[in-house]
Parts: sequence; structure tokens; C-alpha cells
Amino acid sequence: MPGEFELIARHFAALTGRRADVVLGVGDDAALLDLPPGQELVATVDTLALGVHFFADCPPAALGHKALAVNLSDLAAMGAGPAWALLALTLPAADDAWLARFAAGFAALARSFDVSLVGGDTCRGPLAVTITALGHVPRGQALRRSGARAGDGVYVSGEIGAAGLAVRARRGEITLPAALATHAARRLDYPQPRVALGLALRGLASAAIDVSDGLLADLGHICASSGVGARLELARLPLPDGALAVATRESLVGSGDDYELCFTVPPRHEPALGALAASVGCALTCIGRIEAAPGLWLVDEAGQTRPAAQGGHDHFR
Ligand SMILES: Nc1ncnc2c1ncn2[C@@H]1O[C@H](COP(=O)(O)OP(=O)(O)O)[C@@H](O)[C@H]1O
Ligand SMILES: Cc1ncc(C[n+]2csc(CCOP(=O)(O)OP(=O)(O)O)c2C)c(N)n1
Ligand SMILES: [Mg+2]
Repeated sequence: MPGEFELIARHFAALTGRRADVVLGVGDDAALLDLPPGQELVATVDTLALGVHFFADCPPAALGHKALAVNLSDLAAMGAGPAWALLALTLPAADDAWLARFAAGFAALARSFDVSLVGGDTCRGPLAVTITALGHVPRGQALRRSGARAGDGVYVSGEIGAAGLAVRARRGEITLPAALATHAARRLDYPQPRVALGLALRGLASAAIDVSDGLLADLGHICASSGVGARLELARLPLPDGALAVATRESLVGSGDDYELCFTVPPRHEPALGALAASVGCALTCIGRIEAAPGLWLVDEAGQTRPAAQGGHDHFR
């Protein structure tokens, strides 16, 4: 069985990439990174824990992909370009074949965004993956949760709800038709961080967040940070084909794991979004509007308005 340092050399030393801004990467007590002049460092960390964030049968390559993707999604929501990552792994055993597949999933996504692995930590214990992602943004241009204003349009990228359907299907709570099951499993296991969209929204969006806990809950975070409310039109939600045969719109906006961007746009910038959607290659749907009074309201298909129920993922509720 390989030892700790052998494992690192075998599986992770090769993921360090070739960025010129890595002065010193894996192998010393800490990494040395060269932040370009005029840029602010953007730093985020998220953990994926077995049984909480992924099922025991999650393919190792998917875990490697997703652990990095959820962090790149946070950088995207800040309008930051990703650059570096640190990987903290807690493993029940030194399983070479498992690690090779995990590393391949991580590497494919890292390479596609030119992210260098510059450090990490490896220890024994219940399976969990923690990644710190670092990127940068021109000084003062980051997208925050706090900038939404009354009258701004509320938008979401891509579609919402498929990953939550996959979670419920894997728990045996629902049965999905074959095409939707395949699509949903792919969305849960291989989320694609909206990096290009985040970069393009700088200077256009007034606020942004990535959808991890559920669209409604995450829009709620924008509203709370911005001191505003929002009205959401359920009929406008971009949902996967066939989703309404197996779930309600309310459950789809509460399930999470979507890793799309939810963002607000002042009316003067909304006309630019059509061309932007085409250039970044994903749908951008207006799903509602920001209001001055705090509170989240849902407008149903019949045009009736009601307060949104508290929902979304909460680790301790
Ligand atoms: N243990 C912690 N110590 C310090 N800050 C934390 C901790 N846990 C979460 N945060 C911070 O609280 C905020 C909300 O966290 P979270 O809901 O996990 O955000 P996200 O959905 O973007 O990952 C973030 O700014 C995050 O950095
Ligand atoms: C086994 C399993 N159960 C439940 C879920 C659903 N789920 C777990 S955590 C979570 C929310 C996102 O995780 P969190 O740690 O809150 O990420 P953050 O908001 O910090 O990015 C969701 C929707 C899942 N993906 N896998
Ligand atoms: Mg987090």
C-alpha cells in the first residue's frame, strides 16, 4: 500500500499545471503566488462530505470534478477568473485505483479553466474533500450579493431543478423516466461552473450568487444582503423537460445543487443580455423582479401572488 507522500507524488504532483504566476507550488510548506497588479485576490472554500454532499456510489471522477466545480462556481458568482486551488483530502484508505480516477476528474476540469493545484493536505478519516479556490478580479469590479436594487430584473442561467430530482431519485423517493434520469444524474455529478458568464456580468449585474442551496434560498441571500425583496414568477422558471410530471415548481426551486448563477440586472443593462447569452453559450432567463420592500413573493401560473415558504438546503435544520 502506498504511503502518504508517495500518493501525493503519484496522483497530485501532475496536477500542478503550468501557470507562470505560480512562484512555488506543491512541495514546500506553502505556495507562493504572484497576483497580477491591479487585481484583488478572490478566495473561497467548500467541503463535500460523504452522505451529506454525495452518495457512496458517486463515481470517484465525478467527485474530483464536483469538488472543484462547486468552488469555481463561487468564483464565477464573484465575477472572478479562477487561477489556483488547494486540495484537502480525508480518505478512509490509500486506494490507488480510486485516487487515480478522482485525480482524473479533478484534472480534466482544472485543465479546462487553466487552474493549477498549488497545495493541499492528505489525511486518514471519513471520506471528505475540501477545496480552496483562488482567483482574481480587477480592483473594485467583483460581483457581490449586496448590490440589488428595486426594479432590477432577476435572472438565472441554464436550468433549475434537475440535480435535486437526481438526489430524490437516488434516495428512492421518486422514479424518473429514463432520459430525465440520465440528464439529472449528469447535472448532479458533473455541474459546469458558469465562469465565462461570471466574467461577462462584471459591469452589468448589480448582484450575483451561485445556486447551491436552492434558487429561492439563494435569491433570499441576495435580498437579505441588499436590503430588498423580490417577486418570482413560477411560470417563467427554466426547468428540465419532463420535470413537472414528477415535481412541483416550488420543490424544484428549493432543492439546490444546480450551480447556476442567479443575478440581478438594472433595467438599463437588460437589453445587453440577449447577446451575452449567445456569447457565453447558456440560456439567461428573467424570472422576476426586485422590490423595495423586504420579502420573497411567488406569482403562480394563475397570476396569484403568495409569500414564498422558507426552504432550501440548511445543514442544521
Ligand atoms: N466556518 C466558517 N468560518 C468563517 N466563515 C464562514 C464559515 N462558514 C461559512 N462562512 C462564510 O459564510 C458565508 C456563507 O457561506 P456559504 O453559505 O457556505 O456560502 P457559499 O454558498 O457561497 O459557499 C461565506 O462568506 C463563507 O465564507
Ligand atoms: C447524499 C446527498 N444528499 C443531499 C444532497 C443535496 N445537498 C447536499 S448539500 C446541499 C447544499 C449545498 O451544500 P453546501 O455545503 O450548503 O454548499 P455551499 O452553499 O456552502 O456552497 C444540497 C442541495 C446531495 N447532493 N447529496
Ligand atoms: Mg460554502
